[in-house]
Amino acid sequence: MHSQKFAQHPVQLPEGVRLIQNKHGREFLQIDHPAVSARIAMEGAHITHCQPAGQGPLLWMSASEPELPGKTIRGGIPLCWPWFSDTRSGPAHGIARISPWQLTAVSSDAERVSVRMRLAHSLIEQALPGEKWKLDVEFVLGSDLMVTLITRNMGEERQALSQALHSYLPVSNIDQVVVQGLESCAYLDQLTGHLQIQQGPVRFTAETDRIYFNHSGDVRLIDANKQVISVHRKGSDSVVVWNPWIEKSLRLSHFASDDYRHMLCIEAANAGPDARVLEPGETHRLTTRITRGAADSSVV
Ligand SMILES: O=P(O)(O)OC[C@H]1O[C@@H](O)[C@H](O)[C@@H](O)[C@@H]1O
Repeated sequence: MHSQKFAQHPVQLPEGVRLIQNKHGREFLQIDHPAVSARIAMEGAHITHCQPAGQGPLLWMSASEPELPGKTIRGGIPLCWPWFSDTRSGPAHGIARISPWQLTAVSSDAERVSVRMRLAHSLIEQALPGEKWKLDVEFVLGSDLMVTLITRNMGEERQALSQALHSYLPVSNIDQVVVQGLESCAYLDQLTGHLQIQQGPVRFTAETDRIYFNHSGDVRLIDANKQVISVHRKGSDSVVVWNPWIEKSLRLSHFASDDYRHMLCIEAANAGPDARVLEPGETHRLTTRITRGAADSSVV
Protein backbone atom coordinates (compact mmCIF):
# COMPACT_ATOMS: atom_id res chain seq x y z
CA MET A 1 0.00 0.00 0.00
CA HIS A 2 1.20 3.54 -0.58
CA SER A 3 0.11 7.06 0.39
CA GLN A 4 -1.01 9.52 -2.20
CA LYS A 5 -3.05 12.71 -2.57
CA PHE A 6 -6.72 12.23 -3.37
CA ALA A 7 -8.25 15.24 -5.06
CA GLN A 8 -11.81 14.10 -4.29
CA HIS A 9 -11.21 14.26 -0.51
CA PRO A 10 -10.06 17.85 0.07
CA VAL A 11 -9.81 17.58 3.86
CA GLN A 12 -6.91 18.19 6.17
CA LEU A 13 -5.66 14.94 7.73
CA PRO A 14 -4.18 15.05 11.24
CA GLU A 15 -0.95 13.26 12.11
CA GLY A 16 -1.34 9.49 12.13
CA VAL A 17 -4.13 9.51 9.52
CA ARG A 18 -3.42 9.00 5.83
CA LEU A 19 -5.15 7.97 2.65
CA ILE A 20 -3.65 4.90 1.04
CA GLN A 21 -4.39 2.90 -2.04
CA ASN A 22 -3.76 -0.76 -2.71
CA LYS A 23 -2.19 -1.88 -5.96
CA HIS A 24 -5.65 -2.31 -7.52
CA GLY A 25 -6.66 1.26 -6.74
CA ARG A 26 -8.89 0.56 -3.77
CA GLU A 27 -8.70 3.48 -1.31
CA PHE A 28 -8.55 3.29 2.46
CA LEU A 29 -8.20 5.75 5.31
CA GLN A 30 -5.43 4.31 7.47
CA ILE A 31 -5.35 5.39 11.12
CA ASP A 32 -2.25 4.78 13.22
CA HIS A 33 -2.88 6.82 16.37
CA PRO A 34 -1.46 6.15 19.86
CA ALA A 35 -5.01 5.27 21.04
CA VAL A 36 -6.18 3.13 18.12
CA SER A 37 -5.27 1.60 14.78
CA ALA A 38 -8.01 1.34 12.18
CA ARG A 39 -8.76 1.22 8.48
CA ILE A 40 -11.83 2.45 6.58
CA ALA A 41 -12.49 1.63 2.92
CA MET A 42 -13.63 4.72 1.02
CA GLU A 43 -15.97 2.56 -1.02
CA GLY A 44 -18.87 1.85 1.30
CA ALA A 45 -17.42 3.95 4.17
CA HIS A 46 -16.70 0.48 5.39
CA ILE A 47 -14.54 0.09 8.48
CA THR A 48 -12.53 -3.11 8.10
CA HIS A 49 -10.28 -2.92 11.15
CA CYS A 50 -10.35 -1.28 14.57
CA GLN A 51 -7.99 -2.13 17.39
CA PRO A 52 -7.78 0.14 20.43
CA ALA A 53 -4.30 0.27 22.01
CA GLY A 54 -3.72 -2.63 24.40
CA GLN A 55 -6.85 -4.53 23.29
CA GLY A 56 -7.70 -7.21 20.76
CA PRO A 57 -9.48 -6.22 17.50
CA LEU A 58 -13.10 -5.11 17.89
CA LEU A 59 -14.08 -6.39 14.43
CA TRP A 60 -13.74 -9.65 12.53
CA MET A 61 -12.46 -9.38 8.98
CA SER A 62 -12.16 -12.04 6.29
CA ALA A 63 -8.55 -13.00 5.53
CA SER A 64 -9.46 -12.79 1.84
CA GLU A 65 -10.31 -9.09 1.77
CA PRO A 66 -11.30 -8.33 -1.83
CA GLU A 67 -8.64 -6.18 -3.35
CA LEU A 68 -10.53 -4.92 -6.36
CA PRO A 69 -12.81 -1.89 -6.16
CA GLY A 70 -16.46 -2.79 -6.69
CA LYS A 71 -16.38 -6.08 -4.72
CA THR A 72 -18.27 -6.22 -1.41
CA ILE A 73 -16.13 -6.68 1.68
CA ARG A 74 -16.84 -9.54 4.11
CA GLY A 75 -16.22 -8.38 7.67
CA GLY A 76 -15.85 -5.11 9.52
CA ILE A 77 -19.05 -3.05 9.42
CA PRO A 78 -20.91 -2.97 6.10
CA LEU A 79 -23.46 -0.11 6.08
CA CYS A 80 -26.85 -1.52 5.11
CA TRP A 81 -28.90 1.42 3.79
CA PRO A 82 -31.62 2.47 2.86
CA TRP A 83 -32.94 -1.03 3.09
CA PHE A 84 -31.96 -4.02 5.13
CA SER A 85 -31.52 -7.43 3.46
CA ASP A 86 -33.61 -7.90 0.31
CA THR A 87 -36.64 -5.94 1.49
CA ARG A 88 -36.48 -3.87 -1.73
CA SER A 89 -35.37 -4.79 -5.21
CA GLY A 90 -31.75 -3.92 -5.97
CA PRO A 91 -28.52 -4.89 -4.29
CA ALA A 92 -28.77 -6.88 -1.05
CA HIS A 93 -28.58 -4.51 1.94
CA GLY A 94 -28.97 -1.42 -0.26
CA ILE A 95 -26.60 0.92 -2.05
CA ALA A 96 -24.43 2.46 0.68
CA ARG A 97 -21.93 -0.37 1.01
CA ILE A 98 -21.19 -0.43 -2.72
CA SER A 99 -20.97 3.33 -3.33
CA PRO A 100 -17.95 5.65 -3.22
CA TRP A 101 -18.04 8.01 -0.21
CA GLN A 102 -16.25 11.31 0.37
CA LEU A 103 -14.34 12.36 3.44
CA THR A 104 -15.82 15.54 4.88
CA ALA A 105 -13.88 15.95 8.16
CA VAL A 106 -11.13 14.20 10.12
CA SER A 107 -9.88 15.36 13.51
CA SER A 108 -8.01 13.92 16.46
CA ASP A 109 -7.00 14.64 20.03
CA ALA A 110 -4.88 12.66 22.48
CA GLU A 111 -7.58 10.01 23.00
CA ARG A 112 -9.49 9.61 19.78
CA VAL A 113 -9.86 10.13 16.06
CA SER A 114 -13.13 11.32 14.50
CA VAL A 115 -13.94 10.75 10.84
CA ARG A 116 -16.97 12.03 8.96
CA MET A 117 -17.94 10.90 5.48
CA ARG A 118 -20.80 11.64 3.08
CA LEU A 119 -22.49 9.77 0.28
CA ALA A 120 -23.10 12.43 -2.37
CA HIS A 121 -26.82 13.07 -2.93
CA SER A 122 -26.25 12.99 -6.70
CA LEU A 123 -25.09 9.35 -6.40
CA ILE A 124 -28.09 8.53 -4.20
CA GLU A 125 -30.52 10.08 -6.70
CA GLN A 126 -28.87 8.25 -9.57
CA ALA A 127 -29.21 4.90 -7.76
CA LEU A 128 -32.66 5.62 -6.31
CA PRO A 129 -34.53 7.84 -8.78
CA GLY A 130 -37.15 10.00 -7.12
CA GLU A 131 -35.68 9.72 -3.62
CA LYS A 132 -33.98 12.62 -1.89
CA TRP A 133 -31.72 11.77 1.02
CA LYS A 134 -28.74 13.23 2.81
CA LEU A 135 -26.51 10.54 4.26
CA ASP A 136 -23.50 10.97 6.53
CA VAL A 137 -21.55 8.58 8.68
CA GLU A 138 -19.44 9.44 11.68
CA PHE A 139 -16.75 7.21 13.23
CA VAL A 140 -15.31 7.98 16.66
CA LEU A 141 -12.35 5.71 17.32
CA GLY A 142 -10.45 5.47 20.60
CA SER A 143 -10.66 3.01 23.46
CA ASP A 144 -13.92 1.88 21.84
CA LEU A 145 -15.61 2.30 18.47
CA MET A 146 -18.69 4.39 17.82
CA VAL A 147 -20.38 4.55 14.42
CA THR A 148 -23.39 6.76 13.63
CA LEU A 149 -25.31 6.74 10.38
CA ILE A 150 -27.18 10.04 9.95
CA THR A 151 -30.05 10.06 7.45
CA ARG A 152 -32.10 13.11 6.53
CA ASN A 153 -35.17 13.05 4.32
CA MET A 154 -34.53 15.96 1.90
CA GLY A 155 -37.65 15.28 -0.14
CA GLU A 156 -41.22 16.52 0.09
CA GLU A 157 -42.73 13.08 0.64
CA ARG A 158 -42.39 10.60 3.46
CA GLN A 159 -39.63 8.06 2.70
CA ALA A 160 -39.21 4.53 4.05
CA LEU A 161 -35.93 3.55 5.68
CA SER A 162 -34.57 0.28 7.04
CA GLN A 163 -30.91 -0.12 7.86
CA ALA A 164 -28.23 -1.83 9.92
CA LEU A 165 -24.66 -1.36 11.07
CA HIS A 166 -23.76 -4.91 10.12
CA SER A 167 -21.00 -5.43 12.71
CA TYR A 168 -18.91 -8.60 12.40
CA LEU A 169 -17.50 -9.32 15.88
CA PRO A 170 -14.59 -11.72 16.49
CA VAL A 171 -15.13 -14.82 18.65
CA SER A 172 -12.65 -17.53 19.60
CA ASN A 173 -15.15 -20.37 19.05
CA ILE A 174 -18.83 -19.93 18.21
CA ASP A 175 -19.66 -23.21 20.04
CA GLN A 176 -18.77 -21.58 23.32
CA VAL A 177 -20.24 -18.11 22.86
CA VAL A 178 -23.11 -16.77 24.96
CA VAL A 179 -25.07 -13.63 24.09
CA GLN A 180 -26.76 -11.88 26.99
CA GLY A 181 -29.25 -9.03 27.03
CA LEU A 182 -31.89 -10.50 24.72
CA GLU A 183 -33.59 -12.80 27.25
CA SER A 184 -37.42 -12.82 26.79
CA CYS A 185 -37.13 -10.57 23.73
CA ALA A 186 -39.37 -11.23 20.69
CA TYR A 187 -37.62 -11.97 17.42
CA LEU A 188 -38.41 -12.60 13.80
CA ASP A 189 -36.64 -15.76 12.71
CA GLN A 190 -35.55 -14.89 9.17
CA LEU A 191 -34.99 -18.57 8.37
CA THR A 192 -38.59 -19.61 9.04
CA GLY A 193 -40.48 -16.30 8.97
CA HIS A 194 -41.90 -17.10 12.43
CA LEU A 195 -42.09 -14.87 15.49
CA GLN A 196 -40.43 -16.37 18.56
CA ILE A 197 -39.51 -15.38 22.12
CA GLN A 198 -35.93 -15.75 23.25
CA GLN A 199 -35.59 -18.24 26.10
CA GLY A 200 -32.52 -17.45 28.22
CA PRO A 201 -29.25 -16.28 26.68
CA VAL A 202 -28.55 -16.95 23.00
CA ARG A 203 -26.25 -19.88 22.15
CA PHE A 204 -25.26 -21.11 18.70
CA THR A 205 -25.62 -24.64 17.34
CA ALA A 206 -26.93 -23.94 13.82
CA GLU A 207 -27.48 -21.18 11.25
CA THR A 208 -28.95 -18.18 13.07
CA ASP A 209 -30.56 -15.18 11.36
CA ARG A 210 -32.84 -13.19 13.66
CA ILE A 211 -34.23 -9.70 14.07
CA TYR A 212 -34.87 -9.04 17.77
CA PHE A 213 -37.27 -6.12 18.14
CA ASN A 214 -38.83 -3.77 20.71
CA HIS A 215 -35.40 -3.81 22.29
CA SER A 216 -32.94 -0.99 22.90
CA GLY A 217 -30.74 -2.31 25.74
CA ASP A 218 -27.12 -3.39 25.59
CA VAL A 219 -26.20 -6.78 24.15
CA ARG A 220 -23.15 -8.62 25.52
CA LEU A 221 -21.18 -11.26 23.65
CA ILE A 222 -19.33 -13.42 26.16
CA ASP A 223 -16.57 -15.45 24.64
CA ALA A 224 -15.02 -18.64 25.99
CA ASN A 225 -11.76 -16.76 26.48
CA LYS A 226 -13.58 -14.67 29.08
CA GLN A 227 -13.55 -11.60 26.88
CA VAL A 228 -16.74 -9.59 26.54
CA ILE A 229 -17.71 -7.42 23.60
CA SER A 230 -20.67 -5.15 24.33
CA VAL A 231 -22.88 -3.52 21.73
CA HIS A 232 -24.61 -0.32 22.88
CA ARG A 233 -27.15 1.25 20.54
CA LYS A 234 -29.04 4.50 20.03
CA GLY A 235 -31.87 5.18 17.59
CA SER A 236 -32.31 1.43 17.28
CA ASP A 237 -35.16 -0.73 18.60
CA SER A 238 -34.01 -3.83 16.73
CA VAL A 239 -30.84 -5.87 16.67
CA VAL A 240 -29.88 -8.49 14.12
CA VAL A 241 -27.98 -11.59 15.27
CA TRP A 242 -26.47 -13.58 12.42
CA ASN A 243 -24.15 -16.54 11.97
CA PRO A 244 -24.31 -18.46 8.65
CA TRP A 245 -23.04 -21.73 10.14
CA ILE A 246 -21.67 -24.43 7.83
CA GLU A 247 -23.88 -24.86 4.78
CA LYS A 248 -24.59 -21.18 4.11
CA SER A 249 -20.87 -20.42 4.59
CA LEU A 250 -20.16 -22.38 1.43
CA ARG A 251 -22.30 -19.92 -0.57
CA LEU A 252 -20.79 -16.73 0.85
CA SER A 253 -18.14 -14.67 -0.90
CA HIS A 254 -14.78 -14.19 0.86
CA PHE A 255 -15.64 -16.65 3.60
CA ALA A 256 -13.48 -19.68 4.39
CA SER A 257 -15.22 -22.91 5.39
CA ASP A 258 -14.47 -22.51 9.10
CA ASP A 259 -14.81 -18.71 9.33
CA TYR A 260 -18.30 -19.13 10.82
CA ARG A 261 -16.58 -20.37 14.00
CA HIS A 262 -14.75 -17.11 14.50
CA MET A 263 -17.37 -14.41 13.89
CA LEU A 264 -20.79 -13.34 15.04
CA CYS A 265 -22.77 -10.39 13.69
CA ILE A 266 -24.62 -8.27 16.25
CA GLU A 267 -26.11 -5.42 14.26
CA ALA A 268 -27.65 -2.19 15.53
CA ALA A 269 -30.63 -1.91 13.21
CA ASN A 270 -33.91 -0.41 12.18
CA ALA A 271 -35.14 -3.61 10.59
CA GLY A 272 -38.20 -5.88 10.49
CA PRO A 273 -40.95 -4.34 12.67
CA ASP A 274 -38.51 -1.49 13.50
CA ALA A 275 -38.28 -0.19 9.89
CA ARG A 276 -38.91 3.56 9.89
CA VAL A 277 -40.69 6.17 7.81
CA LEU A 278 -39.02 9.59 7.80
CA GLU A 279 -41.14 12.71 7.38
CA PRO A 280 -39.91 15.47 5.02
CA GLY A 281 -37.03 17.23 6.79
CA GLU A 282 -36.72 14.56 9.48
CA THR A 283 -33.27 13.31 10.51
CA HIS A 284 -32.64 9.89 12.03
CA ARG A 285 -29.40 8.86 13.75
CA LEU A 286 -28.54 5.17 14.17
CA THR A 287 -25.59 4.53 16.48
CA THR A 288 -23.63 1.51 17.59
CA ARG A 289 -20.85 1.63 20.17
CA ILE A 290 -18.68 -1.46 20.49
CA THR A 291 -16.59 -1.92 23.62
CA ARG A 292 -14.37 -4.71 24.87
CA GLY A 293 -13.73 -5.80 28.47
CA ALA A 294 -13.09 -8.83 30.64
CA ALA A 295 -15.98 -11.03 31.82
CA ASP A 296 -16.87 -11.49 35.41
CA SER A 297 -15.92 -15.18 35.82
CA SER A 298 -19.43 -16.14 36.97
CA VAL A 299 -21.02 -15.43 33.59
CA VAL A 300 -18.95 -17.64 31.28
O1 LIG B 1 -23.96 -11.80 2.31
P1 LIG B 1 -24.50 -10.43 2.70
O2 LIG B 1 -25.30 -9.76 1.60
O3 LIG B 1 -23.40 -9.54 3.22
O4 LIG B 1 -25.53 -10.65 3.87
C1 LIG B 1 -25.18 -11.39 4.95
C2 LIG B 1 -26.33 -11.59 5.94
O5 LIG B 1 -26.60 -10.35 6.55
C3 LIG B 1 -27.48 -10.47 7.68
O6 LIG B 1 -27.65 -9.21 8.26
C4 LIG B 1 -28.81 -10.98 7.21
O7 LIG B 1 -29.67 -11.10 8.34
C5 LIG B 1 -28.62 -12.31 6.50
O8 LIG B 1 -29.87 -12.75 6.01
C6 LIG B 1 -27.60 -12.15 5.37
O9 LIG B 1 -27.37 -13.43 4.79
